[in-house]
Amino acid sequence: MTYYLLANPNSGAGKGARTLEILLPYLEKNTIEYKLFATEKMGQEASLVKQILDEKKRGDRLIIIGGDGTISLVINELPADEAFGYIPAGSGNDFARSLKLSLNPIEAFEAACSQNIHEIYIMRYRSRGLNGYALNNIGIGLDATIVKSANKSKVKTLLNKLKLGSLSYVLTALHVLITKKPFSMSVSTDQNSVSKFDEIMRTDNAFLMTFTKHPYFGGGVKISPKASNLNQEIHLVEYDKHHLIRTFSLVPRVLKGTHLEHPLFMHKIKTNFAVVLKEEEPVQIDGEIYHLSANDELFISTEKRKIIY
Ligand SMILES: Nc1ncnc2c1ncn2[C@@H]1O[C@H](COP(=O)(O)OP(=O)(O)OP(=O)(O)O)[C@@H](O)[C@H]1O
Repeated sequence: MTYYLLANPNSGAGKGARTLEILLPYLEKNTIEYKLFATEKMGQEASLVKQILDEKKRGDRLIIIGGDGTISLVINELPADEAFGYIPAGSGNDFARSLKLSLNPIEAFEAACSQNIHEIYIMRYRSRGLNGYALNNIGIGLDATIVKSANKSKVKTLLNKLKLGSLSYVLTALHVLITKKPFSMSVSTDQNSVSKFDEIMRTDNAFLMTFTKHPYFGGGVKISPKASNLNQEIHLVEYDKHHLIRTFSLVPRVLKGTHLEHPLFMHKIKTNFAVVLKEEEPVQIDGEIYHLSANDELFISTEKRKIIY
């Protein structure tokens, strides 16, 4: 058996490269056959997946090495029945946390070599402008704007160099919390899967709106503590824009994972959703930034995938 390693050396500010520095000598020492396909720049995942699928024989195994963004981009290119292993090497590692995968490269590799194939559910999303799969969350509004602003912040580059990446994130989050404007949206669901969608939420004051397939977002925050990728349910957590002091007073509850008991948080659990916005908003899909245009209805449902651990 050959292990096809698809790795992002840049993930987790170099954790991907450090993972390879640990894993490759281990594979050599144990004469384990492998082929390494490492991305050299952003956006190479799709072409590397294609090369691997062209070359890989039955019985060979694909192992993805990287953060949440890497595994998400790779999943988008894989056929549904292609089982894969995963060695987490990101900064947030929310997907790995959701399945309690080991963050130790050798332990994660050994788990990925096992015969334990697990079925998980991921989100399928489609609209006129967006189409793909998400393993973690689809966020519209606050979280998407924070990710977008953090990515383009000049301060981030400087603070990252000083190994203060988290501080840059907190500063950006604070700035967005203060300045972000609310947006108008409506959400519906097809209760009986008969293509008849009923409206379940509408507001002109939406601030945070996150669809999630497991508890975590933003590197370990439990946005919906009871969500699980082992069932079909998608959790929607919504919070309207309120006075800043009120919003700040709820932050400790969010960090403790008890916020959903508070009446200002809307929480819906369904197997499908459709969402429409009045105006364009940034959308974060597993930490990558896209945009959802006004009136472009976004449908979200689930599909099964196979992961080995
Ligand atoms: N060699 C590379 N150099 C720079 N960027 C890369 C490279 N390879 C992939 N990318 C980009 O990195 C992003 C994915 O990074 P990833 O999310 O895995 O790491 P992370 O952000 O550190 O982890 P996490 O999301 O768990 O916090 C994608 O946008 C991808 O296209």
